[in-house]
Amino acid sequence: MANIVQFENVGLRYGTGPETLSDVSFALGSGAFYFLTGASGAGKTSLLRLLYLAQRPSRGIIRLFGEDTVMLPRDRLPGFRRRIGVVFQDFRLVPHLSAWDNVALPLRVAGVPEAQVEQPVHEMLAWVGLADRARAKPATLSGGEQQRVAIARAVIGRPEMLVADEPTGNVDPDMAERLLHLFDSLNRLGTTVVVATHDLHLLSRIPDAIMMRLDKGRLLDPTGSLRYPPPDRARS
Ligand SMILES: Nc1ncnc2c1ncn2[C@@H]1O[C@H](COP(=O)(O)OP(=O)(O)OP(=O)(O)O)[C@@H](O)[C@H]1O
Repeated sequence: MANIVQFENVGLRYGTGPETLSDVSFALGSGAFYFLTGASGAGKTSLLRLLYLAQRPSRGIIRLFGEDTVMLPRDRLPGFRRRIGVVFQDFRLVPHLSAWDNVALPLRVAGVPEAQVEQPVHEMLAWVGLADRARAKPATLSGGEQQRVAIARAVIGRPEMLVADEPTGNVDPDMAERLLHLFDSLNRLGTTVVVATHDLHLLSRIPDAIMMRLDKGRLLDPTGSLRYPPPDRARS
């Protein structure tokens, strides 16, 4: 299994504070499913922000899709980001656009002809159970509904990698299960999936997912000692 991501001794420091992430090294295999866990403040969101290139590390090397991204010129960032679907913890829906138009956004930005936008948006909204809320603006949706729009938007372009920060934090257990099933289906089609979560119940739902655990900015192995997570457990 080829690696889609490689972190080597990555450190992240905000301003002049202590390091939020220290000596983080791991590889993500293309097509695998990863859960990132850790206590509140352990650095999960920070690590994901490095992954989807919203943040540059203070030190270390980050390779994405086979290229060193740390020195990547700014004008190449959008091309990389288009290959990654992101579900933000705070959703980040465009407030003046309807649920439909938020979900359509990645396809329109990618220049997909309008005639080919309708069907996938319709299917995606139905899949997350929001077909009847298609015309609603984000402010009129509940937190869980906004989260589902954010998920539909992140996966509609069939990204090579999906990065989701607490994607089931605002939904009931049935919907959490359904959303996880959506991630699993996407993963089985070849998308590498990284889900940060506090929800330990979710972890058992994808038995062959690989666990990554952060503790105070450092990666632990499943026994609790410091180690790289195993990169070689491809899904069959
Ligand atoms: N922009 C920032 N500026 C300064 N400090 C930050 C910034 N973002 C995060 N931090 C700090 O970095 C640490 C890790 O935060 P992060 O959000 O990555 O943790 P987390 O594991 O995702 O937490 P949670 O589960 O509560 O979302 C925290 O101490 C946080 O206060």
